[in-house]
Amino acid sequence: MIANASELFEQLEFTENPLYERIISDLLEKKYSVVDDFFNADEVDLLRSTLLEKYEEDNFKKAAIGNRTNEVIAKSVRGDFILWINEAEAGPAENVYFNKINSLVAYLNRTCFMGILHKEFHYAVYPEGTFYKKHLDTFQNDGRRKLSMVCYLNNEDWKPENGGELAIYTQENGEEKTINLYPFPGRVVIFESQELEHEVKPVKVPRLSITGWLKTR
Ligand SMILES: O=C(O)CCC(=O)C(=O)O
Ligand SMILES: [Fe+2]
Repeated sequence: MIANASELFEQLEFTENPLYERIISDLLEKKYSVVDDFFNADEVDLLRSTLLEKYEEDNFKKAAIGNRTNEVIAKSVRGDFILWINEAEAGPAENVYFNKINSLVAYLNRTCFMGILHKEFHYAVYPEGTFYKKHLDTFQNDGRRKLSMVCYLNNEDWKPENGGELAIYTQENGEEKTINLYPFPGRVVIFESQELEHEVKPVKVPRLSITGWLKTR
């Protein structure tokens, strides 16, 4: 079948994207990448107010561990509340979100043959005093999870005394290393789901985010 004109142009006109190239080289080099201002202040505002609206409507569930048939709510492991996002029912905020994610996914598939065919994302709220103990994102028995992505949605700049760091445990030259990342608004952290253990340190003020996974078939 002959592709329509816009598809054809898309295939011919490939422009290198410096940000995506940086993410790719970070992932190859250290298995994670941190992008500040992946979403700008207006986009964060829109996403945060949408999250809060849904949170106030009481749509969120206590997050569980395990997969859907093997779900346990373990408060000693994680204390966040989540709401899965259905892309087919995306509103204006989720459209902003998925437009950016889909553009990154298309680039990864095109330049690195990553074969990302599925995505799953949820909003998350960590109320005061909650955390998520050290884990690997594939303990949900889902080997298709390739990349984990977290995007932070708090409104003011996050202060160190708020806690809630994402701690990533990694190896550098054979030595254990912990990378502590504060959940600054608009920041996105991407890492290899099957490779890097990580945890969310206890939070002192509510911590808002979208977490998701890019999956192979
Ligand atoms: O919110 C974060 O920084 C990480 C969340 C996480 O590890 C998860 O939901 O699996
Ligand atoms: Fe995780």
